[in-house]
Amino acid sequence: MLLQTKKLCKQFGGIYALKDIDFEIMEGETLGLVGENGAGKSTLIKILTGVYSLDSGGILWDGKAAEIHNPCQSRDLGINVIHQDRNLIPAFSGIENIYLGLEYEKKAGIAVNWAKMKQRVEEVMTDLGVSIDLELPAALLTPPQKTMIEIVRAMMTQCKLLILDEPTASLTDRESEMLFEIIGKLKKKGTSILYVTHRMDEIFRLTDRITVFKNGQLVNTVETAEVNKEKIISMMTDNWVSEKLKTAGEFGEVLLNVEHLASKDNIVKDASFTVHAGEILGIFGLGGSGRTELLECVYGYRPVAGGKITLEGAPIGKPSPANSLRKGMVLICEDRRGKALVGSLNVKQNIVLSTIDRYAHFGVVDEKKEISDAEGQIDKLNIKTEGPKQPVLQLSGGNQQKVVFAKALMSNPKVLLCDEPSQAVDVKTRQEIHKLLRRKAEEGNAVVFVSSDLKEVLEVVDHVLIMANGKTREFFVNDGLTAEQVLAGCYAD
Ligand SMILES: Nc1ncnc2c1ncn2[C@@H]1O[C@H](COP(=O)(O)OP(=O)(O)OP(=O)(O)O)[C@@H](O)[C@H]1O
Repeated sequence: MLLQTKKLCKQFGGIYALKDIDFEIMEGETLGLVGENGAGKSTLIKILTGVYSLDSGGILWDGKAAEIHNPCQSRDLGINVIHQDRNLIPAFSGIENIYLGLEYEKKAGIAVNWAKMKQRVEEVMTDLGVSIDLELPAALLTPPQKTMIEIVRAMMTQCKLLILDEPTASLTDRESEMLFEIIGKLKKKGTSILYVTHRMDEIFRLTDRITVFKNGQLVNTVETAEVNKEKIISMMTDNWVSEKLKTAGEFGEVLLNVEHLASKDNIVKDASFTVHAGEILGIFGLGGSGRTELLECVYGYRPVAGGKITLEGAPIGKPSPANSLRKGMVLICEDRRGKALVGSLNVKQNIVLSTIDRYAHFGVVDEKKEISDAEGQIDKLNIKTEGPKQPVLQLSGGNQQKVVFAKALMSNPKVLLCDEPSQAVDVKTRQEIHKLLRRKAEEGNAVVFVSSDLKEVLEVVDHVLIMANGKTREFFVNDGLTAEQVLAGCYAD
């Protein structure tokens, strides 16, 4: 046994985030950890990596009692983690990021020996079969390259347990495959892996055993080969029934029309599409295709160089977020921490952020109304929180994502631009989000849906528009459409 916890407990504000957890991970095994949003998975990871201290209980490492009071102690044991929200310093190069927290190699005891450091990193990269330009700042790396940098960083020291927390959240299928190959290599080397995700397919593909958390408690640990997806979901969730969404047949007037849009940075080169009332349009492309950037241009985050956007028949001159919001278009964006939430504010303040002028009368904010509206959204979206005044960053990742959604819904948008709206949310919430988007469409609104998960796109949308290399391409009606057809469209020249 590599790691064992005994009756581990952690409370926040008197509420158990983890209660009496007896958790185990064997040497060389890949263990999946699953549970609904807020079940306690990240809290366990934070305790194992020395970010949080435990309230009671103990940890055994290699059979001996271990003290983990800070991240260094955890790393010294051989525990490394790759987080959902990748932890790289954007302005630092690959090599600087990899050496974060490690001692720099020195020349003659004083000058930094960059050549030797690079050589060490390259040895690890060769071993893992990855290749990345180490001189580039992290800000310019793609999501999978950032993940690779983190894995290389983990492997620079002796890593006995690698924890991967939602590692494929913003990776395309192809990029995920690259990651799975690396996981396979690590497994062969005997590294234990704790794999945390809401994506059931990955859990079943990669793991030897699965541990299920529910409401801060460990429900069970089972052999992956002996269970199926339904069984696992029923252990995690009360009364969950998988429902197939119906796509719409008929659409109303054009709500959003985009013609030959190009971004100033030339990532979006030539994009055109139309969305009608009642329609969910999926835009699918491989990593780097420009799908996120396209939504950002339409919404007004990213400067445009040319093209035309028409919303409900009226041209939008220069797109800006304020203008889009005023005219009934919202963006639910991929970058939860960076763009969608204000970390220093509480749940309520975030929910009402873009509709704040509704609550101000002659300079006085009607806080009661703010709270009751925020509570309405908390209820509707089943956001797990102590209440509207809880700091938003104290919520679990999936519940933060629901706050992003709540904020968008507050403005009663006619057009919803959604970029990875269900990332990091659990199976049940994911279905709720899909149903909600369909309901919004049925009420006469238009939805643009971007996800790196092609299966999800095919489950949700009426039409699929392919995007590659900054340009929109083939358009498909989602009627018997297969993943192969869509992918063929992505790779075609
Ligand atoms: N610093 C904190 N202060 C207060 N409450 C917290 C804090 N960190 C976590 N919690 C609470 O502990 C509970 C468990 O959260 P945790 O982040 O561990 O869930 P999770 O299983 O990782 O969820 P997700 O799948 O959404 O990431 C949640 O109710 C969360 O709000």
